[in-house]
Amino acid sequence: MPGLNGDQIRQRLSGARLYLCTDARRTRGDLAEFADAALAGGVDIVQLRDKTGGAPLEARQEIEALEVLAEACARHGALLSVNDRADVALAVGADVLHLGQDDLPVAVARRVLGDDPVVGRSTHSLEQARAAAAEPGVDYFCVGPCWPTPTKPGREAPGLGLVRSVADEVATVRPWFAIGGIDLARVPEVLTAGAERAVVVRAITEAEDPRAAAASLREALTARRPG
Ligand SMILES: Cc1ncc(COP(=O)(O)OP(=O)(O)O)c(N)n1
Ligand SMILES: Cc1nc(C(=O)O)sc1CCOP(=O)(O)O
Ligand SMILES: [Mg+2]
Repeated sequence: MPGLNGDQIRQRLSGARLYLCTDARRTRGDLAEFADAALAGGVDIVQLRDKTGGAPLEARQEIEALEVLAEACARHGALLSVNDRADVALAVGADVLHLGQDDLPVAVARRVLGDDPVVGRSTHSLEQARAAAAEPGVDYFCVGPCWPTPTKPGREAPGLGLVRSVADEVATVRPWFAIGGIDLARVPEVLTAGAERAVVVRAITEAEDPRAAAASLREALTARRPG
């Protein structure tokens, strides 16, 4: 099946509310089944991010897991995201490449990828968010961690104060997502702080029923902003 073009990817990104980062589920069940459940619940973007304990994924395992996720995303009309690696994103025809502050410069990633895939940036301060909102080649950015999280050990949390500042002070037409420690109970606070989109890991990967967890998060994110 041919992939989406840049306009189609950007259109889907702009409607996206719920972004999931998942490991390859090497030690806990079937990745395709998990991805189908999360996507059926309403996840818009799925990223493979396998950094939790043990040996890192080998290249072959990473590609295999991404191929599983690519098929699941195609079945559900969702976007496939690759973390950190422009070469891997190109190899699997990903829709999205996500880059942190210490990863590849965006201009270098664009040389590898061309214009079509969207590129996202992590930000942890107002200054970084302003830069991401203005940097050529960046399509969206993430703001966090909103709460300290074991999924990103050692990363100090700027908290919801940063989300409030970004919502109030960063002039951007680029979509942006709150990230870090977000679960269903915390979504109302995230919305009140001014975000409209969220990235989650454990709230879905550790849920007993990933479909129900994703559906509840999606519903909460699209509910009217509290207050
Ligand atoms: C969607 C999304 N947002 C943030 C991150 C974190 O990126 P980074 O700071 O580069 O940390 P690692 O995930 O690479 O450990 C992300 N991966 N995805
Ligand atoms: C991968 C990642 N990046 C962050 C950032 O702030 O850039 S926070 C984070 C982990 C989010 O995991 P959970 O939803 O389990 O708390
Ligand atoms: Mg990274």
